[in-house]
Amino acid sequence: MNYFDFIREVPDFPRKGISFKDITPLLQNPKALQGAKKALLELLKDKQIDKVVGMESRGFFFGPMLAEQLNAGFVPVRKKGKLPYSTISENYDLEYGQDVLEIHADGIQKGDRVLVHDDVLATGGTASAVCRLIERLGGEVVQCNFLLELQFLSGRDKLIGYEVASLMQY
Ligand SMILES: O=P(O)(O)OC[C@H]1O[C@H](OP(=O)(O)OP(=O)(O)O)[C@H](O)[C@@H]1O
Ligand SMILES: Nc1ncnc2[nH]cnc12
Repeated sequence: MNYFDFIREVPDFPRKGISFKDITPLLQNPKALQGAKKALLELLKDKQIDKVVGMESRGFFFGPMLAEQLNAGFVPVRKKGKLPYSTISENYDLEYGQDVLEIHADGIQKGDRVLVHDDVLATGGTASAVCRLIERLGGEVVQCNFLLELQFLSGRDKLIGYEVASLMQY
């Protein structure tokens, strides 16, 4: 399946000069949705995983589906002030801004093998902040996987030392 057919490029969103990669056409199509889920699991090549960590908000679409398939738990990373219990936090920069991400302090146990999932790898600011959160709690990041990667923004440079995989590269 050519997943690129299901990505809509929206110019000047959310800011002038940004070409936004909209994954909602892929989510709306049952065959593309099932195919993309399967293909993301194949990127992982049967590695054993205890927790899938997905980041707000577009990491929440596939993250729980992957966790269910992997017999793993799902742990949300959210933007500041949204998680109700004790949290740890990291500041980060992304393609069009900066923010703070948080995870529940009991979301990861020491030694947990973790898959990090998000829809888009752009500058890598979001994913690298998530890896720092996981490691501060004693988890091991086994892979960071993404539906699509904007290679011209060199996100992998912020993820050196981690296994990084994506279904589509722009
Ligand atoms: O590699 P980076 O430059 O860090 O950018 C990637 C991040 O940007 C988008 O999220 P956004 O913060 O727009 O939030 P949303 O998922 O709630 O739309 C995307 O879903 C990734 O999480
Ligand atoms: N260009 C882009 N499209 C969609 N999500 C993004 N996150 C960061 N940059 C993005």
